[in-house]
Amino acid sequence: MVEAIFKTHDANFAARPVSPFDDGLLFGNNGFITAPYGDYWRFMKKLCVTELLSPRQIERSRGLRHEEITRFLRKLIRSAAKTEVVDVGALLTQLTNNTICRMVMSTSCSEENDEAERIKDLVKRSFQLAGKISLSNSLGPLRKIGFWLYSKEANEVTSTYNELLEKLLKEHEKKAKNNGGEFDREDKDLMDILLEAFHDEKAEFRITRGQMKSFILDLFIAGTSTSSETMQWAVAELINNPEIYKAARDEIESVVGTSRLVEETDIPNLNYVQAIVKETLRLHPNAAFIPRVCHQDCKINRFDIPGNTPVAVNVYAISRDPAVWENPTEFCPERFLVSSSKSTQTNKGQISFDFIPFGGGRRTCPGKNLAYALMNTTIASIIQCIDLKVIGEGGKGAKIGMEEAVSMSLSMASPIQCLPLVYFNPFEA
Ligand code: HEM
Repeated sequence: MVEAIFKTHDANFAARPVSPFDDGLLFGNNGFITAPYGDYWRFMKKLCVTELLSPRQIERSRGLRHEEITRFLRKLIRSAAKTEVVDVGALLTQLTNNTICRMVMSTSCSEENDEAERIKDLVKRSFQLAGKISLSNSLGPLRKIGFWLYSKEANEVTSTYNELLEKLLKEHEKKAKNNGGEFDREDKDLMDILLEAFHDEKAEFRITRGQMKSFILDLFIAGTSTSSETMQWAVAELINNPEIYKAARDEIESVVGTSRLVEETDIPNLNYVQAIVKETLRLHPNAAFIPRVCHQDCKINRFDIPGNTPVAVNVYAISRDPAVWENPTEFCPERFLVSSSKSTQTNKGQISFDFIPFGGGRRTCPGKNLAYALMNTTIASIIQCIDLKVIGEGGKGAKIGMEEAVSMSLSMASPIQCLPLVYFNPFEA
């Protein structure tokens, strides 16, 4: 069925349900994620693939990811020295927020940076609001109550976000003006690329300022908690499966040695680390359901699907289907190793849409390569440098609770509270 939706009938299922939000509000139909399948979406998709999230831009930003991972590790090492318990999830959230913030507008979310911190809070508030409004939208005739309850807050968040983004856009425009009107510097960020398209009179589609601001919000929504929540699941699985932790550490030591920190460029040689991240995405897909809409009447298998029917692809169920995956609820990275006897599952997964944490078809996630780059390197760095001891009842060998939270994405119900212990300090040399 999913192959029919993502491949055979891809163009017919390339739209998403219309957003219940007013276009002027955050999460209205100005955004890219919710955009109808039309000229605006096509233009932005091309910009994502060729510029914004292209291999070249990912390569350009490799240094800043390295700096953010280093900053994250130093925090863990400092806490270890003070025998201080840390909330690993909170640190991973900071890491992804900083990384995306810096990639988008060359500034990071930290206590010292008020603007980036305010944006981060606005994104969080708007995400919570979106959840509440979506819920009230499902109340049928009572849906107006939701809008009445939340519209004041939604307007307030939107106008503060607009003001702040406008200021940052103007600063970027001023910087380009001082540079002879050129946005095309070697260190250009995603905001520069968007502004370049905005000012390009010959562009095949003229994006508006509102669309630019919504797109930036989309990058935060789609790019931060997705990666950070997936990494939290990976860390929890690693703590609960010490033999996998050790096998991955052995792999890193044999590839990287024991005198330097693992780098993003090592990842192609770290098959087991990559398999850990893939297995995490299989067992804990952050987007458990993918919403699409069928545009025109069509027939799939024996089902007649009328045009305008909303469809939810159940990624969670596909990833745990016992007809496809052996011992589906078991965390087993080996199934993603090409040399393993279970490798047929991986190959089968790629061809027959059994492994779809990033969706599929033309509406597939454009941030997939960036997400893998950040997640693989961060997880490898933790494995290489840090042991995490679970705090709480159970003493030595205590496990992390794996309950899922009730939320819009598949996140963990409880924080990962751990005492970090340094195994290898790469900054000591
Ligand atoms: C673990 C990390 C991530 C996961 C699991 C994930 C998953 C997904 C999924 C399932 C979709 C819907 C695809 C479909 O309809 O077929 C999606 C869309 C999207 N993702 Fe990601 N994503 C992740 C990271 C990122 C990152 C890092 C970015 C960019 C910074 C990003 C940007 C987007 C955008 C812009 C869309 C909308 C695409 C469209 O509607 O055409 N994602 N993502």
